[in-house]
Amino acid sequence: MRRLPLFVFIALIVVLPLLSATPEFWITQLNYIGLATLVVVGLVVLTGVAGLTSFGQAAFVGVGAYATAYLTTALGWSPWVGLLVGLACTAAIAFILGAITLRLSGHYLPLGTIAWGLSLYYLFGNIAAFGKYDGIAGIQPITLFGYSFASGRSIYYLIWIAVLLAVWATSNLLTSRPGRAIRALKGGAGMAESFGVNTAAYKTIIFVYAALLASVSGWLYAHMQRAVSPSPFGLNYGIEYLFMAVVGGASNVWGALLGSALVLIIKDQIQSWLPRLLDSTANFEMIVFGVLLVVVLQYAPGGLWAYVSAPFRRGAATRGKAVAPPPEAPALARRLRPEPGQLVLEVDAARKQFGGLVAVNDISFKVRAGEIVGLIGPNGAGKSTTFNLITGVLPLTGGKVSFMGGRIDTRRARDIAKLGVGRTFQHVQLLPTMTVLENVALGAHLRSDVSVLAGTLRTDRAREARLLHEAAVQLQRVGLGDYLHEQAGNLALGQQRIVEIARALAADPVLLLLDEPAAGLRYKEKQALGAVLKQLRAEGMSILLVEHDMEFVMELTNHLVVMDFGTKLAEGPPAEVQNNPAVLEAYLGGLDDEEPAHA
Ligand SMILES: Nc1ncnc2c1ncn2[C@@H]1O[C@H](COP(=O)(O)OP(=O)(O)OP(=O)(O)O)[C@@H](O)[C@H]1O
Repeated sequence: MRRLPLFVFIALIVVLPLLSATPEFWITQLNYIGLATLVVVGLVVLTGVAGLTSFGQAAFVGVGAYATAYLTTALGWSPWVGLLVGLACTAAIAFILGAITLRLSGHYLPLGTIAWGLSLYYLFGNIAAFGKYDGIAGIQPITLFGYSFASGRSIYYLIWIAVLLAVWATSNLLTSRPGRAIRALKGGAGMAESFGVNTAAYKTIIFVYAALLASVSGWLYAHMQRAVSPSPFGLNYGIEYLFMAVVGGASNVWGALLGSALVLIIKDQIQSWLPRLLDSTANFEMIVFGVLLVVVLQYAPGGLWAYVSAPFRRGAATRGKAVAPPPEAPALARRLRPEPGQLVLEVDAARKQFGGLVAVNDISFKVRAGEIVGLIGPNGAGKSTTFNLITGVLPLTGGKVSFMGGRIDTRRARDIAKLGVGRTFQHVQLLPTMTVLENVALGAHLRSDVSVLAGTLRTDRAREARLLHEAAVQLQRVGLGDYLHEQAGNLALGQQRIVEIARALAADPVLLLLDEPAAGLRYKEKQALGAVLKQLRAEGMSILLVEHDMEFVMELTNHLVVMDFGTKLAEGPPAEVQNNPAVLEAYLGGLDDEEPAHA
């Protein structure tokens, strides 16, 4: 949200309860909207941004609520201790549940969240100390320095301070180094890991983060209602929170507020108007509500926040803020480079079998510092598989791969990236809704150490500025300096390939693996790309290049390795290889005896 609308919104939130004309009902409604927003902000990170669908958030609200309810009623402890214990219990439970369920993929993950959502609900209802299904009553209000937050109008401020803090912290997180890694989770673990992102750790962190926000909501709820019972923490509420996230716009924190407000207000209005319209007290409201939801999902699948925020975004673009490059910042530290000619990569009898298919058949070759090696061959020859063996995406069936003298074939993709191996992908793997600059900054993930806490508290700004500056420098280097703030998905395919090269360069690699970088480029763009690669080689970079454009390959490479059906056909300088009869046979299906070889 831009500054002015944000200030107006905060001013409204502050002033509303102070006006005696504000009906009590509005305050109650706003309290519930605030409580739901806290939960839904967590879901925005978890589901909207990272793509991990959870139906079980209501159960974490329950953990926060029951912890404080029990401690304050049975043991007479302060609600503030109840909050801390509730958060600790939630973190522990979420960590354990996350460790079990986050390994699941596809539709098994949402099913897993339903399973533990139900389990916790029944647990609350069956513990005698928690009053079974009757719950716990007589919870004391929250007090601070003698001030009691007993009335709806007073706890309102606590709730909305919590909401604004959650929105602020989450917005900070999502625009930081760890935030980019979290956003990359949706693009598939393989891409993120190849830039050093520990995807399993980030999944667990955001799972716990979302659960903690739900727990705070539960704490506030328990002290607002002064009673808890299992029903508000059941699966139907878990589903409702997810609806709120989707209706508002699951990828934006302000969408959480919009979605919560819309769902709660519409539900309430339907409940009060429908019986009058239909002249019946039968429970039709859920049907009408369901139909409305389907309509929203049909016509605004990205949520309604995009429509609400569109005028502000246009305003920012016309003021020029959205096109300025990031400010200058000290350059990031660079790794030591090998001497020209030093052995960088050694692939030694690498083998990969997929069942009975030998995709890579005992392939050996070397890449030295300051050299561009071309890996060529017809479709299905095994080039991309060889790339995946080198970068740790696929395990070898046999042979070994060494980088800078050490074996890397037993290492994970993110550890190989850390050593200085950068790559692009045959099928472009950018995050389309992130800007070009942010996509490239993700490449520099390992060159900074900003933690989730630092990102959330916004103490990372100096380090973030260095990352963004580095990303901008790399984009200018590859000729995309005019597209820094463009959404990556809006670029032409050829340009997206160049963005991938800039992203790989942002990692400060020693070895660059480029998978068909010239595919989809126009002649002039190819020439510009060739110039960039030559410049990189002159700076001592080693490049392994898979490419089908033979003119591009012949012009650029020092050495060629030719594959066919997984086997190495030939190897040597380009001029030599292009006259090799076996290579011509593989590419052209054989030559006429009369035809000169150079044809
Ligand atoms: N995960 C996989 N499971 C089974 N077979 C695979 C897998 N990945 C690749 N293959 C097979 O391995 C062979 C080599 O594929 P690869 O993608 O490495 O070839 P390529 O030389 O990169 O081809 P192209 O130029 O078309 O990209 C192909 O027959 C392909 O079908």
